[in-house]
Amino acid sequence: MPDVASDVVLEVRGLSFSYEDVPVLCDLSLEARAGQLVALVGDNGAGKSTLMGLILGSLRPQAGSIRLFGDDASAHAHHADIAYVAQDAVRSYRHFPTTVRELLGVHLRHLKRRGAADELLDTVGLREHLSKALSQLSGGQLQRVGLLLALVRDARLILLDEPTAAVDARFTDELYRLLRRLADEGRTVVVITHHLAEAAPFADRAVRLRAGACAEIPPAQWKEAAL
Ligand SMILES: Nc1ncnc2c1ncn2[C@@H]1O[C@H](COP(=O)(O)OP(=O)(O)OP(=O)(O)O)[C@@H](O)[C@H]1O
Repeated sequence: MPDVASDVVLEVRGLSFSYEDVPVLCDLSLEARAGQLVALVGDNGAGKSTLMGLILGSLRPQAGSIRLFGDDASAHAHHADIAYVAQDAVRSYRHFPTTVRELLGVHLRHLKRRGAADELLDTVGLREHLSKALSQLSGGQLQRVGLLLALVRDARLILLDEPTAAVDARFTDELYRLLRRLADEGRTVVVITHHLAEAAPFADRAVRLRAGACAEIPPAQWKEAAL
């Protein structure tokens, strides 16, 4: 019989977190398994980015636990297994005097990967912009650079914080198709989004964060639940 528990890549149990005396997450539980694409939706301020910080270990839970690949997240034991696309991706270093090619080269050398980027460059639509400086790129193109740098890690768990905020409808569709493919290959994808309708055709599960609690949204309600 398959070991179902070993399939669980992300496991959050009874998680609570407050900034000083402002409670943000309260007794939150959720899990994501290998091969799943999970959409995490919630209004502004519902705690989605805070939850990402807790999963990534930059914040510590005040109660409850977060396990990644079976280990406590605070052990930082799985850096190489996790890719994270932040909300503002590489925007903060857009003024660095570097091109997309140079930036990608640094990452590939660091990861000791070769030739892995070709298909991804096409997928994220950046091949024709390789020689451009980051300062010459639009917000949406910078978002794609952030996604590219995350995907070259070839991680088993991919976390994305509003990856479609600055990109057009066509790229949004391509992005979700790619994320679906990555999940079908056995990876786990967790996407924070305000637009459940965009993610719905591709997601296995949708979870809504609201006032510190979280609830599974049944597929029949995915259309109405879109924020
Ligand atoms: N460093 C901080 N110190 C104090 N309060 C914070 C801090 N970061 C976030 N908050 C508060 O915690 C709550 C949750 O914020 P968070 O950024 O996690 O929400 P979110 O769901 O990601 O919101 P959005 O959709 O607007 O990105 C908000 O009320 C926010 O004001």
